[in-house]
Order: sequence, then structure tokens, then C-alpha cells
Amino acid sequence: MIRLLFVVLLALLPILPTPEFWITLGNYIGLYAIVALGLVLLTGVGGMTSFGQAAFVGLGAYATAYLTTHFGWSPWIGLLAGLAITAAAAFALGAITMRLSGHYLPLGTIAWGLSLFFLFGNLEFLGKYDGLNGIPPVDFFGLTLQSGRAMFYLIWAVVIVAVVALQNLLNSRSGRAIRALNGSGLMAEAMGVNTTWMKIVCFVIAALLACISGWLYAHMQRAVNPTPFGLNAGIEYLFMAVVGGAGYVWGALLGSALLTILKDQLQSLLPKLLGSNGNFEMIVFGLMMVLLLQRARTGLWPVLRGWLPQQVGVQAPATAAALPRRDRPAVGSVALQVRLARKEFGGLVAVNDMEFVVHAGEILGLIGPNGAGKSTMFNLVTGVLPLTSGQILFQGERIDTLPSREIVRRGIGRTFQHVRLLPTMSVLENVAIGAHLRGSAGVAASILRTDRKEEQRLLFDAARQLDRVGLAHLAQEEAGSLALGQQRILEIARALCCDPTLLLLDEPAAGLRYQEKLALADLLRTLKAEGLSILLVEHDMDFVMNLTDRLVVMEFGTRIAEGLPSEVQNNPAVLEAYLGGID
Ligand SMILES: Nc1ncnc2c1ncn2[C@@H]1O[C@H](COP(=O)(O)OP(=O)(O)OP(=O)(O)O)[C@@H](O)[C@H]1O
Repeated sequence: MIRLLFVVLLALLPILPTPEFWITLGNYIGLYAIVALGLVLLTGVGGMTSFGQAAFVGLGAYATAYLTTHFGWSPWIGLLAGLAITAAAAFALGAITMRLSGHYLPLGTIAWGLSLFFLFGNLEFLGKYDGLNGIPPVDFFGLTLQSGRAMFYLIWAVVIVAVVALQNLLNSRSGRAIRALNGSGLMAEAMGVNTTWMKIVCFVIAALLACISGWLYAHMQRAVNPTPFGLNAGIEYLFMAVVGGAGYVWGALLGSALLTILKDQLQSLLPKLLGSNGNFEMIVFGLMMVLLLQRARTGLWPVLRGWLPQQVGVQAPATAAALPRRDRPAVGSVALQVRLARKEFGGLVAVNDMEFVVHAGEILGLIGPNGAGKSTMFNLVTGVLPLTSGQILFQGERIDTLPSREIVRRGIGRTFQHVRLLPTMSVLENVAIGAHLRGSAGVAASILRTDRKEEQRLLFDAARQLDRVGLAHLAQEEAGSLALGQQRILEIARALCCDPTLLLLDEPAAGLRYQEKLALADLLRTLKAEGLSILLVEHDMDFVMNLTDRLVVMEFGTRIAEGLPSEVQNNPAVLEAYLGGID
């Protein structure tokens, strides 16, 4: 309803006797919002900060300006050319910069933002710092969009299409993968997401949106010069996204509207108040940013949304065709085989020629005192760390040379010692990330909504896994609001969504209350009865002794005992390791 009102208001604004000034302001808000929407995807959702978006706006503007003024080509060809050039440039830049992490990434974006800006200002054929004039208006089905009012419709039509496309994308298999990028990417890779590729895709989409904004700008202004495409503008775009709420599609619109109106008002007010001319609004923006980062880090949209009627989250269908499942190996056959696995960190041998086997349908516990090398062993099996020497085989195939996403593809699901969830996303959607490799719909299918059938199947499976672990009643809750015990179970449901034949659990009982541990043990027994193999690293002796079929004990990276829990319990070497020889 509110969305409909918004569209009707937009449609009426140019017809009503709205002053030209407000129409122009509305046009600018729309142009900025298109760029900020790209930043929502890239920075807010994907977690990659970019200061360089203005340069892509420039590419879109200059491409059409040059082609229409020099060759007399149609603005639409200018748009296609701009998109092609931007996609190529963004792909090349993204392939280099998206691999950077921490503060190197924003620094990288500043570097290419500046480079493109100076390129625009120094190329003779682009008119150097004077730019290009005489850009023709856009023709739209025989209608020449000469006035600001006519451009208003085109600009806001693009904004609405971009909003819908982005919302479609975010509520899909690819969208969940993009959301999982935020952070180290370890969880995303463990669920089968090719994080480097996904980051480049986000980068290219954000750049294309910026390019479209530049194209619209060029045909609205009918002239371009390098000034609006510099680093300052890049920072302002980021301001808009962050102020509005970088993690939210509507935050981009809110931020662009607020900052554009505020900037305009401050530009006329502050010089009068202070008695001299200057960019004083930037000081106010700076202060505003500091205040916002203190008070409302996620931006203003989440605050505003709290006052609006709540929307129903993503729901799983009541029924859908089940996803195909992989064949289970025969119970008792060798599932995982670790052969002389060794891991050295400099001079420290964290895992010392370890050997053990996990059979199909058994629960194997890997235990040992602190620093014994359990987590390192776990990381070797899951492909997080490379082996120094040795081999790891899964169902007869070597997996020690594969990245995490290829290991999960072969049927090894995992959980994390420190839970890795997307706290603001629903429990159902968190679990559905696990089904990533069981779907194939890409970004285009998500945007165009041709992925709906597959999406229903993925969500149905996620709901089924939630039901299997006993969390179905929490499907619509935010994952971050769950108790730790429930979050650990959620991670198991997510791992089950990968359709694994081997489940690797890293300290699943850590931080759980007694009752929660009992429930977890019951769940793992049920999974075992269904034919699943489970390898768990655990500290809690009671939990391990009552649950596992066999135990492997490590100390100083070496296997010191292996056998039934009752045998291991009385093994002198194990008692020595745990109790230091105390009787
Ligand atoms: N990335 C690393 N670089 C250097 N040393 C490391 C690294 N990771 C682990 N270690 C060292 O390897 C040894 C084994 O550590 P690991 O974390 O695997 O033990 P653990 O049995 O899992 O211990 P805990 O039960 O306390 O988690 C320790 O001495 C640890 O300090």
C-alpha cells in the first residue's frame, strides 16, 4: 500500500504545479539513489566498501556524451556502449580489487576512482576539464525528453526498476550467497559459494547502476565535465547509502533524499549564517556521520521501518518437489580417511602425521587437551588450511587439494566452533544458504524471478531440515535473537541442507546447557540412525563418552589413542594427557 502511494505520488509530481526547483531536486535524488542502490548491494549487503562509484557514473556519462556529440549516435546506443565499457572496466578492476581485504579494498577503490577522474580531465577527445557540450535529449518512443519534468519520469522509472530488481535479487539463492559474503567469507565458502566470483558480480552490478545514473545525468544536463565524478562525489554516494541504511534497499532512497535536500538547504543557509562562501555543508555532513555511527550504525531506514507496518518475511511453501539427494554409502564402508596428515606452522608441528578413518554411519569423536591440534585437524579436513604433507580422502577421492566449496560439493557439511550466522536474516533463510549447491539459478534468473520454482524447492528443503532438528517453530525469527544452543542447532540444519553424507561438527556442545546437550545428543543419534557419518571435535567428556561410537585422542598433534569410549577412558596415555599423571 505504502509502495503504491509512493509510485502514485511520483507520477503526480510533474503533473501538479510543483515548482521547477523541486522537480530538479527530485531528479538529482533519483540519480543519486540509483548509485546508492548499487552501494547497498556492494557495501551494505556484500560488505565491500567502495569510494570509487562516481568514476563509473563518469564512464556512463562520458560514453554517451562522446558518442552522441562526435558521431551523432542515438543516446540509446550511448547507453549500451557505456554499459559495455563499464562492465569490462568493472570486471577488470573488480578482479584485482575484490581480492583485497580489510582497509586495502577501500584504498584500492580510491586509487581507481582517482585514476578515472584524472583520465576524464586529461583526455583531449573528452574535452579535458571543460568536458563535452551539446549532448542531445533522449528520445523515448517518439517523445523527446527535453524538460526536467520529462526526465523525472525516466529517472524515477529506472529507480523503481532498480529497487524491484535488487529486492528480487536479495530474496533469492544468489542474494543469500551475497549476504553471506559479509565477514570473512569462510562460512559462504563452506556452503559452496564461490566468494571471489560473487564479489566481482556485485561489483559489476553496482558499477552498471552507477553507469546508468551517469547516462541519465548526461542527457538531463546536456553537458558533462569531470567535477561530478571525482572522489568527493564518491564519498558523498557512500554517505548517502550509510545514512539511509546501507543494508537496505529503501535506505538508499532515504539517504539520497535526505542528503540531497539537506545539502541544498545548507548550501544556501550556512554561507548566510557564517558570512562567507565555502563548502560548509561538508562539515555538517562529517559531524552527522560521526553522530550516526555512534547512535544508529545501520542507518536511518531501520528506525523508520519500525514505525511502518511490519512485512511478512520469506516463507517456505507448504509443499514443493523434493530436491534430489545423493546416494548414501553402505554403512560400515570407509567414508573419510586421513593418511599421515601433517601441518606445520613454522617450527611448530600442530598435526603430526595423524591417521584415522571415519566409517559411514558412525559417530567418531576427536578429543584431546587444549592445543592438541583438533581444530587444526578439522581445518585440514574442511579445506580451510592446506596440508604440509599427507593425504585426506573422502569416499576414495583425494580432497586435501580442494577448496572448501568443492569439499562441501562432495557431501561434507560442517558447523563452526564460533557460530557463523547472518544474525539479521531469518532462521529459514539462514538454513537455506546451506542448499546453495543444490540450486543453480543465477543472478539474472533471480532478478527476473524465473528462479521461483527452484527457490520454492530450496526453501521447502530448508523448512524440512528445520523440522528435522526441531526448530520449525522459529523459522521466521531473526537468527541473532536465538539462544546459543538454538544457534548451534541452526548451524546443523544449515549443514544438513547441503545434503551431506558426512557431518563435521566443531565443538557443538560448547556453551550449551545440560538439557540442550541432551537434545543435541538425541538429534545426532537420530542423524546417525538415518545413515549419516559424523566426526565431532569436542571438549565435553560426558557428552562425547555417551554419544560416540569410537574416539581418537590427540596430544601435541599426535594420535595417542583410538578405540571405544570405554577403552579410551581407561587408557593410561589418555589419563596422563588429561590429568598429567594424577591418579
Ligand atoms: N594459524 C596458526 N598459526 C600458528 N600456530 C597455530 C595456528 N593455529 C593453531 N596453531 C597452534 O597449533 C597448535 C594446535 O592448535 P589447535 O587450535 O589446533 O588445538 P586444539 O586442540 O583445537 O585446541 P583447543 O581445544 O584449545 O581449541 C597450538 O599450539 C596452536 O597454538
